[in-house]
Amino acid sequence: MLGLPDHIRGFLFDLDGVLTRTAEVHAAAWKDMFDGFLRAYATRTGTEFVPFDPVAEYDRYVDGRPRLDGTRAFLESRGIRLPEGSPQDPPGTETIHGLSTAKNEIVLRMIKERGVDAYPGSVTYLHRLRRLGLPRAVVSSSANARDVLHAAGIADLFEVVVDGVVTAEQHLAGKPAPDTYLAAARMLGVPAEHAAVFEDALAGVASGRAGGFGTVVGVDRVGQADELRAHGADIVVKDLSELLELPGQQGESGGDAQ
Ligand SMILES: O=P(O)(O)OC[C@H]1O[C@@H](O)[C@H](O)[C@@H](O)[C@@H]1O
Repeated sequence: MLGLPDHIRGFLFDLDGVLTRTAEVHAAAWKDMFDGFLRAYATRTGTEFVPFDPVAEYDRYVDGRPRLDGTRAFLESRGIRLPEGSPQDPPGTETIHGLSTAKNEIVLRMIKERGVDAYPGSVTYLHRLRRLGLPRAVVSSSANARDVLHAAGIADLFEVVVDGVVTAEQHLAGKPAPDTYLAAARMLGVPAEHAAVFEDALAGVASGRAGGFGTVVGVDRVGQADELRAHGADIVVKDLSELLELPGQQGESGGDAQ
């Protein structure tokens, strides 16, 4: 079915980096926030300022995880412990919440300035699925996922959205735990073994693997195919359009309905 094994009949998509060109915006916002904090921390403690690496450290500690978990995981990797604080902490307060809120203000400003682009290959793939009547969900750690879906003009292509807001409301464990993907599969009425997970983040493919999903598709936008496979991807593509180019797809497609 559309480049995937025949038993797949439910489709679960991560958002940032899979459907929209927003993973790089998140990475830039994280760098802006962490570098501001790390510079001040280095001055105060008389230690060397080592900037946040928006590729290696972003992929390893931040990408795909809920916001607070990303802040915690990166600081822990640098041996820095901060108090949790609370959602009321002003942006930039040296707490997990305060730094996370600062990052959110930066990413929202960047998204507003730059706008949001959907990947054309992903949009074509979604239209094909919709035409075939196959159920589709977005599973994102981002609390801004609904706004991003609307800004990209693709919100109406999904029956189910499990985002950072739903994750918090339903007390679900965030990626790399499988809970958010399993919740979305349940809402679509598709057993995990008959569902495919599409992910660009290492934490995300790990989540698909842990959930026992039928297929985990790694979407490699940044040249980390081997890491995606090592963390749980069954197949890796650079773009979803590759799945439509596989032999045997023409008969199903009937052209691009966009
Ligand atoms: O801070 P938000 O918008 O709630 O998003 C949380 C995370 O959402 C994920 O989709 C992104 O890959 C991460 O970069 C981001 O940090």
